[in-house]
Amino acid sequence: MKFVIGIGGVTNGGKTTLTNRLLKTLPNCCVVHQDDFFKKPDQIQVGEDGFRQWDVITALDMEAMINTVKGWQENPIKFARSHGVSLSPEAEESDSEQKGIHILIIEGFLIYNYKPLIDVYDKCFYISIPYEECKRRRGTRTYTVPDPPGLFDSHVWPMYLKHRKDMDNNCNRIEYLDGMATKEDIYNAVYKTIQNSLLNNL
Ligand SMILES: Nc1ncnc2c1ncn2[C@@H]1O[C@H](COP(=O)(O)OP(=O)(O)OP(=O)(O)O)[C@@H](O)[C@H]1O
Ligand SMILES: NC(=O)c1ccc[n+]([C@@H]2O[C@H](CO)[C@@H](O)[C@H]2O)c1
Repeated sequence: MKFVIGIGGVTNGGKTTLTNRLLKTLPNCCVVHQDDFFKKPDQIQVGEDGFRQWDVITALDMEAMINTVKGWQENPIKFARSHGVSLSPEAEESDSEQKGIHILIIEGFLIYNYKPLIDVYDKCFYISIPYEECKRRRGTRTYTVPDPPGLFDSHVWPMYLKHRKDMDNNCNRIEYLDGMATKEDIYNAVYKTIQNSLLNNL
C-alpha cells in the first residue's frame, strides 16, 4: 500500500521538525521537500516593492517537484534505495510494493496551492503560528539567500495570508495543527492520526 502525507504550513511553523521526527518512526518513509525546488536567485522576479518574490508558486520548479513525486509513486522501493532510506526487512524481501506500507511525506509552505498536487495526498496537515511568533522564528533563520530587511512584512507574511485564503478554498480535507503546541505534542497528535488512517486504509 502506498500512502502520501502532506505537511504544509506557514514559514517556520515547524514543518521540517515534524517531518524529521516522522521520518524516524514511520516505516519505509521517504520525503520530498518543496524548498529543494526553488529556482535560482536570478530567476526569481523582483516585485514592485523591490524584493525578490520568493513566496509565490512561480519561484518554484513545480514540474520537477511533481516528477519527483511521480518517481516515488512509480517505484517507492527504488526511490527509497536511491535516497538512502532504509527499508523494513519485509519490504526488502518482497521487492514488491504491493506488500507492506510505503509512505511519502510531501513537506512545504505551498503544497496545497498547486492543483496537480492536491489529489496526491491521502492525509493533509497544516501547521500555523501567529504573526509575532512567525516573525521571531524567521529572524533566527538564515536561508540560502538571507532575508533582506523588511522582506517579512512586505512579502512573506502578506503572501502567506493570500495563499492561506486560496488554499482554504482549494482543499477541504486539511487537518489544522497549532504550531504553538510543543514539538512533542504536535508529533504525538499527527502520529496517532496517521496510524488510524493507515489502519482504515488496510
Ligand atoms: N513546536 C515548536 N515550538 C517551538 N519552536 C519550534 C516548534 N517547532 C519548530 N520550532 C522551531 O522553529 C524553527 C522553525 O522550525 P522548522 O525548520 O521545523 O520550520 P519550517 O516550517 O520547516 O520552516 P521553513 O519551511 O520556513 O524553513 C526552528 O528553530 C525550530 O526549532
Ligand atoms: N531555500 C531557498 O532557496 C530560499 C531562498 C530564499 C527564501 N526562502 C524562503 O523559504 C521559505 C519557505 O520555506 C519562503 O518563505 C522563502 O521566503 C528560501
